[in-house]
Formats: sequence, C-alpha cells, structure tokens
Amino acid sequence: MSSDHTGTVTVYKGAGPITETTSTSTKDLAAFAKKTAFAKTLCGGVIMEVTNPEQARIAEVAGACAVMATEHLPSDIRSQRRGGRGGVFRMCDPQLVQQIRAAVRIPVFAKARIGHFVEAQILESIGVNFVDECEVLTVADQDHHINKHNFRVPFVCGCRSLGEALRRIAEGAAMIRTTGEAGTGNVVDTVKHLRAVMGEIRVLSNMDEDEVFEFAKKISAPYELVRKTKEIGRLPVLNFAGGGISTPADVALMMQLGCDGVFIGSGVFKSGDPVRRARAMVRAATRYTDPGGLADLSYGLGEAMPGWNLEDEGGVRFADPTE
Ligand SMILES: O=C(CO)[C@H](O)[C@H](O)COP(=O)(O)O
Repeated sequence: MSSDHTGTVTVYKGAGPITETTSTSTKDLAAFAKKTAFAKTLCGGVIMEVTNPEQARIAEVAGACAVMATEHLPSDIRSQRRGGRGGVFRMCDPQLVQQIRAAVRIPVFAKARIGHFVEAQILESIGVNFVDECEVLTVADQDHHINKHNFRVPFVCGCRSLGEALRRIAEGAAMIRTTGEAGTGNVVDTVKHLRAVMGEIRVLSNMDEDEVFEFAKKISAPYELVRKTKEIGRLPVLNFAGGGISTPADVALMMQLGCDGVFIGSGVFKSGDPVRRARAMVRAATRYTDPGGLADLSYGLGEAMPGWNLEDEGGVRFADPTE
C-alpha cells in the first residue's frame, strides 16, 4: 500500500496496484515543484540530527534550519555494529517525532529505511515535513527505493555519484544528500563523493549535445534529467552534504566544494560542548568564504567528537546496496 500526493491510498497486490490514482503528469509536476520549492527554503542551512526535544531546542536556538528526529545518532549505530552487536535500525517511534515537533518551530525531518514505503506512509501521516530515505538505517529492500512520487511529503535521499543522485530524483527525491560515512567524525568520504558529483557535472557541462545520450547511458540516469543538469550546470534539486562533519571548518569545506547546506548529527551531539559547537557550525554555513571569521568560530569550542578512520580499522560502511 502506498499513499499518493493527493492523499489517496493505493493498494498493491501482486504485480500492480489494484486501485489506481487519477493523477496526471501535470499534477505530478506541480506536486514535485511544490516539494522542491519547500526544500529551497532550507538552502544555505544546517539540518541537525537530534534524539530528544532538548537537543532539538539546542539546534533551533543555534539557528539550524531544520531538525531530523532519530532514536540513534549515526555514531551510536556505528558503535553497536562495530562492537559486533549488530541490530536492525528502523524508523523512530512516532511519539519521538511528536515530542520534537512540540519542542520546536522549525521543520522536522525523520528517517525511513531504504525501500520501506510503509515507514514513509506512517511518517507522512503524522505530519513530518521531510522524509530521509536513509542508508544509515538498515536497508529494507535491496532492489528498490521508495517511489517518492506516491507521497505528498518531500523526500531527501543519499548519493555518492551523479548517476545515483539523478536516479533518486527520477524516483521523486526533492533534495539530495551527498553522503560520506556518517558517525565517523571523518569527512574523507563525503569530500570524495561531493567532488565526484561536482566533477561529473563539470564534465557534463562541457559536453556537446550528442555526447549526452551516451553519458546518460554510462551513468545509468534518465536522459531528460541528465540534459536538465547540463542545461542548468547543477543538480535539479538542492544538494546537501552529510557524514562526519564535525567542525566549522568541515562545514565551510563542504560549502566551498559546492553543496547547498549540510546535515550534522554526531559531530555536534558527541562533542564536548554541543551548545557552542552547534552555533559555530550553523554560522560557518553562511561565513564559509571568510577564513578570519571561521577562525573566530573555531576558538574554544571544547573537544570535537572522537573520530574513526575506517581505513585503519576495516570498519563498517553504511553502503546502499541498491545504489
Ligand atoms: O544520517 C544522516 C542523514 O541521514 C546524518 O544526518 C548525517 O549524515 C550526519 O552524519 P554525522 O552523524 O556523521 O554528522
């Protein structure tokens, strides 16, 4: 079963839906435009992952543009998996979302497992502002992401390459999150993937029209979205970065590399002084071209989160098997 953006529920049985919605492609386009317009209101901002109402208030007071409700910060999920305790990580308790919504006025995101469209239906029904189809949770469907066109609520999805980003947008993602390894306190993979996405866009921008067909085939992305990306010289939706961002300098690095904003979780709430660090990191997202200002923001923040270097440890990677 899945709900469409008109609120109609479509019941799936066997290979296809047994009750079809009547949405037209014009309606689909209008619904998608509405979602991306809402996403644009977050441009230049910091979305902070929080596990309780108190952390949500710290994020709001610091100036975060939104919070993401979660039961476990990525570093705690990583510790559990690294310690061999494994576990299945799912959508959070809807009660937590309600408590966080009651505590703040900024938009509230929540995570659903990749492919788990029922978790997304539940999150939509309780009024979250955005769903993150998130690779940090345990994957629910190894072959399919959620068909995000079926929802009124906008979605953000992770990517590590241009092809992956455009496939998620084809499925209806209204925002992309270029991802590294969340919960490590180490930005190395996020930098690698952000450079990959931005680099591929630069290569595409210099292609002649005839080369775009082959490029679309090569990166396994729909031709129309590839053509659009070439035309506008950027992803057709906002591209945030997330994973390991732990200092004002990390925030500024991502912004200078070309993303539209950042997700921060463990980097704030696993640090020595979350209140000061949260405020400094939010400010860094707008002062990212001013080294002197960034120096001021970096003074006396206390301890940054302890980090992990996956290459040294053969550590756990939050890979998305569906890509
Ligand atoms: O998982 C996320 C988004 O879905 C995190 O918000 C994001 O990647 C932050 O990671 P970190 O804990 O390393 O700051």
